Amino acid sequence: METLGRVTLTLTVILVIDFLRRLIRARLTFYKLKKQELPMPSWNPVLGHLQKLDESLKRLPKGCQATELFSLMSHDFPDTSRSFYADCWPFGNPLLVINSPELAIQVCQEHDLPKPPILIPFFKPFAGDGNLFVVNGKEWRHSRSLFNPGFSAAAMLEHMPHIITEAEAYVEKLQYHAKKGDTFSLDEITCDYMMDVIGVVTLNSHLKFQNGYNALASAMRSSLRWHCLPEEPNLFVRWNPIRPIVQAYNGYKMNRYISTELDKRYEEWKSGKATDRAKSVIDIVIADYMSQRQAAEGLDAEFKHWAITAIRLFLFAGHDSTAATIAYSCYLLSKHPDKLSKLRDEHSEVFGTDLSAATEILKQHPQSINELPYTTAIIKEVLRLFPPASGMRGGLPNVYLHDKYGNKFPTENLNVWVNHSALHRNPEYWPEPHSFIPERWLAKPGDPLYPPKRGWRPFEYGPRNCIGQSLAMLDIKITLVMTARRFDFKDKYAELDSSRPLRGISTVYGERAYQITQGAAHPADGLPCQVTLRG
Ligand code: HEM
Repeated sequence: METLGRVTLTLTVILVIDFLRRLIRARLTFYKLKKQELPMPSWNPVLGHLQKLDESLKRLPKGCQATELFSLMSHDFPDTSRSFYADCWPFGNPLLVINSPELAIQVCQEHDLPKPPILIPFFKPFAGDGNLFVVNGKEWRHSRSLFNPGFSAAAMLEHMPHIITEAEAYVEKLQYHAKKGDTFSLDEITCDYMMDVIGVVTLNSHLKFQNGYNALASAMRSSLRWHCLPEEPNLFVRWNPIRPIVQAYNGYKMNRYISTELDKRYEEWKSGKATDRAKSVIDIVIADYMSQRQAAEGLDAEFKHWAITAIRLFLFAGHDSTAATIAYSCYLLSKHPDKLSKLRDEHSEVFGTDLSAATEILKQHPQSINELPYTTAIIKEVLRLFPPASGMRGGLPNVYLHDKYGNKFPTENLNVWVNHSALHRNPEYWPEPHSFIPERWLAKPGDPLYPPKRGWRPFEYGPRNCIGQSLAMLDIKITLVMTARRFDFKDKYAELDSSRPLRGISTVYGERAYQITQGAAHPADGLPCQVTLRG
């Protein structure tokens, strides 16, 4: 008993010392930054910026994404284009928050700062260790160069028929809800749909998750539900002992499923079957890999581990953000009937008024998807207002960022966060920043609406930009072409809120469909929705 007491005491002392050591390190970093009069909210040597964060939190709905918290705080820094330092330890690492295009260009393009370790625990449950998103240097370059050809715009166009097949199943699902007249989560059914698309495009595997159970897709979705951010303030969620067990089991299920699929793709490659259809990303990589090996040798364990990690990442990143953007597109169009009407007119001009003809035209002439300037403008505006992701980098010694006001920002020992949400709504760069104005994407230089250079960064720029952006844009365009003229969407937040009254603040920028973090940023409460078939 005495020994147990001593062990407990020793452990407690070690934990307390470690806590204090890390607290002092974090606060010292900010003490030095403050001495240089760098922009930051009022800072306390013990609490850092926790008090300020708490005050700002009270002005936001419960559960909304952390991005909004920092967007709110950014209003206090007009002289630095709203960029500032934030000391959130122990709920987050020291941050430099970037809200201007000039500084974002320096971070992601000019200095190409590395991905920081803080991303590793966030991505691990979805993609496992050492995935493309979090690695740097030679390891990243090697993987990215192997995957780039499979994600090229030309390769994506070849997948048009497969994407259309999945989109047809999505239309059927919407028709089912239209007939039933029920309220359903638009975000959820769109996630299932995008999971099917990414399964075909990257793994050549028909998951059919829209129609029922699939072990791989279910394990990925379960990982998302059980996920929490590394800085999750709710310690009961963060330290729930069941969580790592469920995540490990999900990881095991995903690995097993993908491993079997890889063996099938290898056998197809060997028999030459994979060559007469659009090649999935992994088909292209296997062909390249096998060109340097004897066929009989097969796929070795190291290759399989690397490929499984990558496919898991693609399944996560490829379904999640795109689904949220489709859901937000339907939502914003339903709120702006004039823009919806222009979009429908464009679709009728390009594809004719017979709705079923559009799919045939798309299959026969995939390039016709690139003849939709207004649709593209809509999507860009949706991504401006509701960017599902952002850019996170690690600062380096001797790397300083310079803004147009003459400020010089050190980056050493800091996570540098390009906050897309705040950047896209920064009034210094965007007139009417909170309004849905797709026309700004058709404006000519000199027009006040003309967008700022590199001010729109939902996919980021520079070497670490989004590898799947062509696919994402293609998915969203195809979905809009196949749904916008068939259905009317109507959000049912009012119905939800009357059945389960909300306490406190319920909107961000006046939007009830504010963004919450669920992997990427998704509409609150899954976007409850009703859909009706148009005459
Ligand atoms: C609307 C949809 C999407 C958005 C807004 C989006 C956004 C982003 C952003 C902002 C980054 C860079 C993050 C950073 O700099 O820290 C990124 C990277 C990445 N995205 Fe996407 N993404 C989308 C769809 C996709 C799709 C369809 C895929 C397909 C697999 C994908 C796969 C990836 C991967 C693998 C990376 C890491 C690239 C690297 O580090 O080399 N994303 N995405």
